Amino acid sequence: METPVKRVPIPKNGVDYRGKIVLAPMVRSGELPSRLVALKYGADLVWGPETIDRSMVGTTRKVNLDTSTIDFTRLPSNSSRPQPEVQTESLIFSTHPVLEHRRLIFQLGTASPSTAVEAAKLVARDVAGIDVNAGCPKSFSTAGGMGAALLQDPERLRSILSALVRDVGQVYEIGISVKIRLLDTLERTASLVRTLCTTGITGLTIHCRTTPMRPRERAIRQQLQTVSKICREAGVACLMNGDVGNKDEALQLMEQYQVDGAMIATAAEANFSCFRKSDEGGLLPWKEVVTAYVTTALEVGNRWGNTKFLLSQLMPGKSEAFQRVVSCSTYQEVCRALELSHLDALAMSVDQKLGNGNRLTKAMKKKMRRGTVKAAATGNQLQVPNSADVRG
Ligand SMILES: Cc1cc2nc3c(=O)[nH]c(=O)nc-3n(C[C@H](O)[C@H](O)[C@H](O)COP(=O)(O)O)c2cc1C
Repeated sequence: METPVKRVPIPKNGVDYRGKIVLAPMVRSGELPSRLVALKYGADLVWGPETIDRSMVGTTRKVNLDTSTIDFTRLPSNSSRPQPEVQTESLIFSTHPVLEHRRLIFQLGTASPSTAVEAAKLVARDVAGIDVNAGCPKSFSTAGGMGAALLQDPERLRSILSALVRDVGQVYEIGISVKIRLLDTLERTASLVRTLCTTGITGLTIHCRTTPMRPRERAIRQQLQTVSKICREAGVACLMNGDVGNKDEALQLMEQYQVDGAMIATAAEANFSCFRKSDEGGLLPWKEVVTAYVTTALEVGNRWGNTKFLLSQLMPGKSEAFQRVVSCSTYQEVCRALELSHLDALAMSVDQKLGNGNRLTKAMKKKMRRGTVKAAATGNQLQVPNSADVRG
């Protein structure tokens, strides 16, 4: 029998998660240009990367007229180490108010209701929703009581969500949601979901893996229908996540498991055009996606290190073009390597503004340590051995 449809009212400035296929929150891979390209290819909503509440508190909101973005920046926090005389501000979060309007969900890493509220209030006017990360298994998150640690402390998670609903969701009329993982039994997952659905949230994403599961292990979907049914009875939209490869598959899985929406991470990180349905042309060749990505990254003045990391995700490691890109240390060099001469002038001005030079990105350093990319004899130039697939 069909579960009766009840709906938590959608806040005036929020969004209805039903029927949506969305870009997952991804640290590094979900920065502004990634989100804009995902939207361009048809993502209905985009989640920002997890931002820790304490790093958000103390930021200043600035309108950046060069890039038409709203930037939240701060000076590095006080540390016992001596600080340089001239300190540069760090960019903590950035949004494009026109292109992301009513389609951006800001994800918080938090373990405290009051700090979560303080951080969320800073961005509340610029986003359509605030999501709480209750699934990150990494020790930097769980050690502070955040991420997956919240799954073991439902009372704390409940109080965080209730505080956000009352002090942010209702005040700014935006949605509050949560992203969780499966617990080890259906009973425990169901009990947690029931508790969370009493807080006034409008959406819940279930990542269909348990906390100890590695990303390469197949997602398990046996608990999905129960979770979705509990959400539906409470009027909360339920999004599924885990091994959803593209929009066609998302639509089929939503039907099969009776969930309201689907969230895509790894497949999007590899090719943002996974949000195109097959009758819209489906997946595009990497060159087209990379061109769109570089263009967008330049338009919003994205940090070079982040752009270079994304290129290593979006390009096939064996391609000749990637081997040329690996040795680039500026946008101008990348435009040359990818034969994007129409972007030369823009690349030059962005390089100048960002002070891009001959630096190694963290991703390249990691690959060097793994031995898949070897440093050439001269300076920071990198060479990829011909046979190596640097995507691992
Ligand atoms: C590079 C990367 C960064 C991620 N960062 C976050 C994050 O900031 N917050 C979060 O809730 N999940 C994060 N995740 C988990 C994804 O949102 C998603 O739950 C997971 O990858 C499963 O989806 P998939 O099977 O489509 O990859 C990240 C995943 C990847 C691959």
